Amino acid sequence: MVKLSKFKIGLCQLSVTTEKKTNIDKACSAIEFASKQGASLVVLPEMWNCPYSTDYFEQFAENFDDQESASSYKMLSKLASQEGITIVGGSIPERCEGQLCNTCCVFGPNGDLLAKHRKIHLFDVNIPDDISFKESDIFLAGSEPTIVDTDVGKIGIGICHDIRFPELAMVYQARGAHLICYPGAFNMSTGEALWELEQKARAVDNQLFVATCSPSRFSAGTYTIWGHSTLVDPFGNVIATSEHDETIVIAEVDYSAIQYTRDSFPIEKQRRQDIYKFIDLHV
Ligand SMILES: NC(=O)CCC(=O)C(=O)O
Repeated sequence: MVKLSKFKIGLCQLSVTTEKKTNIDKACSAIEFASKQGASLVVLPEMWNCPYSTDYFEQFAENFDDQESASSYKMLSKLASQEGITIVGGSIPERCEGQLCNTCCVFGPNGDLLAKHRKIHLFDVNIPDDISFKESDIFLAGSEPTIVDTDVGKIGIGICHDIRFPELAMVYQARGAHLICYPGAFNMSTGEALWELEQKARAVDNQLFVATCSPSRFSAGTYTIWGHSTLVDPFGNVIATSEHDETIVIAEVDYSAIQYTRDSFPIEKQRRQDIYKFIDLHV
């Protein structure tokens, strides 16, 4: 049940190091800072406890059932309850039954785990003489959409490359999402052309808010990160954004913009399911 329909969100664009403890301490301070600025919802980046690099995922992974060793997970739970806020905990490498997943944990204000999203669309790319990255060499893909009921609304979760798939966002819209959070680490080859465009597209097509949170450019590893953590409203306006340096974006989310946009442009009512539902996209 939504307790707050107007609230502040904090997007913590962190610079990630090769020291896990340093990364956890930085995230902890950033969450406390955002909360002190009045944020009721704080979002962390994709891979905030670990460099976004296939060489590091295994070494930094946590088994969430082993509470003693899951130091990143424990910190998020503790901070959510200490500050009385909702945390969309970016993503960290999760060790699950002998495999690794790229996983986002969402915690509520009493520190309980509300949901766990395993990245569904793994990022495999090979642009000759440019960028090559293969998440599927390391990670097992998730198989479930994740929508979670929080004090700050119904939130759909996607991780980075998940944003490229409009179908996932449509599922969240159909299930009543107010906001989709995409922790993400776009790169220099696709970031400038696509990062903001994808966010605006998901927001406008579904008439809801989209929030993204990235690591900063100067994070460890060979993959160079685009940055630009952003909040977009249901009309496609960029409410707040950042450049590529380490920073914390604080912005206001006002869910009345959802109804206003849907009343003004009732595209849901205009949708011609009678036409598209019989179309086989493969013929
Ligand atoms: N970490 C990712 O999933 C990167 C996705 C990306 O850059 C893209 O172009 O898609």
